[in-house]
Amino acid sequence: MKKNKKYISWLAALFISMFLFVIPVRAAGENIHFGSEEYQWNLHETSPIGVYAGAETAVLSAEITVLYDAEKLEYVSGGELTEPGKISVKKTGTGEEEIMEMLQFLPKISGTTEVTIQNAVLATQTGQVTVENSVSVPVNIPVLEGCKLSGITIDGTPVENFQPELSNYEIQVSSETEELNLKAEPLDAQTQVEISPVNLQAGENIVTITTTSLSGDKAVYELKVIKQETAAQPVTDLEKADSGEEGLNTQNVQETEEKGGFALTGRMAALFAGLTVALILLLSVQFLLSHKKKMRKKKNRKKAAPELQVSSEEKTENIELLGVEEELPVVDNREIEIAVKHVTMEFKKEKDESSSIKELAVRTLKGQRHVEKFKALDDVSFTVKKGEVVGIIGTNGSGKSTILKIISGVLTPTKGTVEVDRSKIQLLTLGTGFDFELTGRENVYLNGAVIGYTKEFIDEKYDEIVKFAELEGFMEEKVRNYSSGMVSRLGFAIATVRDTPEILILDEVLSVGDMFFRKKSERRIKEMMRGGSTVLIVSHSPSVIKANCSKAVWIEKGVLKAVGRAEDVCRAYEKMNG
Ligand SMILES: Nc1ncnc2c1ncn2[C@@H]1O[C@H](COP(=O)(O)OP(=O)(O)OP(=O)(O)O)[C@@H](O)[C@H]1O
Repeated sequence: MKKNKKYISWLAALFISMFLFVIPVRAAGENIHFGSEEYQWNLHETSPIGVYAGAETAVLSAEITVLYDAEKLEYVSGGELTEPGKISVKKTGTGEEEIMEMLQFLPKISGTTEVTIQNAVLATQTGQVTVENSVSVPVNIPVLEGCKLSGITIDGTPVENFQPELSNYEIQVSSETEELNLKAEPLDAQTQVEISPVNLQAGENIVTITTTSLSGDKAVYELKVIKQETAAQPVTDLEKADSGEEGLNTQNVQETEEKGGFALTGRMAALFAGLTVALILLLSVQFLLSHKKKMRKKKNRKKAAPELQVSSEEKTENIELLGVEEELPVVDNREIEIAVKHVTMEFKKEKDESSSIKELAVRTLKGQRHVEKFKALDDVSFTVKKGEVVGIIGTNGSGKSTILKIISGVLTPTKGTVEVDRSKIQLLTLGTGFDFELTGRENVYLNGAVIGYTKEFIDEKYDEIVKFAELEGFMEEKVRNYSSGMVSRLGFAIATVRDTPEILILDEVLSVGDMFFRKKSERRIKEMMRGGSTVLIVSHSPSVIKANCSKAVWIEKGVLKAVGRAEDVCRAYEKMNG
């Protein structure tokens, strides 16, 4: 009986080994990826994209093949153009297990597109490795003014939550719809609009609407039209689509899900390979040495490194929208870190503007200047609890920066109070302290000094800053040649390199730049959250608030409109401003 068991063990080991050799399984250390899960670029602005290839041991050299849509993007630099739409990146390693290259593209047409790493051939210390599973990243190029549509209708029903600058929509039509009666209205009557013909089939159909501005700029709006298989639904699901998860306006949702699925498959393959190898070892050792205890120890070595979960406590606190002035009592025993109580801020504004400095001087001397007061904030109250990440949203000039300045002590309110320990606060604003005529390196020192770092501190942290911003190879270039995303990344890297503050206040720091930077900074913010920081984020962008915050405060024209779960507040904000 004992002998039979050993036989079975051997056979199992043999079978699994054959399986492993016959079916290629991607090992955990071999991978290709982009620096970000999504990129946002601007038309006619050269934009960078980080391409990576890694192995389990040091990479001696790599050849990475990258594909892109030559209709929408123009290749600028970073590799070798083998044919339109295909780039070969050849790079020698630096002793690291990963190789990175920055490619630069110039978007030619607004809309969405994607860049793909087709494969990578890596020379490593242990031999040649080919990574063949391709990876794509979506790139979004907002639609420029002259190309914008004001709306799209299907059978007279407008696509809900349509935003002129966003170009990707998904809609559903019933199985009975034979023809797509689609109309697209340009914002500017002189914009030309061309709709691709569509032969509506059950399932997924892609319709493109190409717009051309007077100056010749082009944009492509893409509609994924899903025709249902069965005849159960009414003509469209448009009216239901207010959550952004179904119906017409699920922009980019599909790509994100696909990417999530891919990442999972990659990890699962690596896990499967790891488990199988461990099993072979286990069985072989059992048969040959009968060292059961030692075996068990090995088995236990198969770790399950749990991913650290960011606490996303979404308390159902005061979700009343539109007109909430006071917070309701909350079942949450975390202590209050910031209490804004009935804050009003009045500024003075010149009533009739003088047409010249001379006139202004004369009026001032004569005491004839007409100055009126206006309220930038009017009786605003809310609280932020310890460890909470709260977003402040509102349109331009609504008072967001003013409330941050009051909280951080830069301004004193006309009425009301803020209870907070200001020694714990670090306020981050970008765009200040950069000299575009200096190099990236010089700006690290300049910007660091503006924030208050010593030269010794910057010397110590310099490499960390450059690595985080992923600007290796660009630091001796003048910042004038950087894209806006690169500047943002550098600014954020400098500003957040110091130890995690207890209260971090970010003013529009996450809304600028490309998605590459955004994802990285989001990850750093999440690290801060894990470290227990209380974070306050100001942004125009609901997606930034939704991605980072559990709670949101909406201020409009100085008045508190809503306080509540980030998702609910942002939905109301989008409805109002959409
Ligand atoms: N020091 C000041 N003196 C006079 N008016 C000011 C001052 N600071 C801000 N304001 C005015 O107060 C209002 C609110 O400005 P604030 O910068 O807080 O808005 P915001 O929501 O941050 O805007 P944005 O999103 O455009 O940055 C605006 O009308 C602005 O012009």
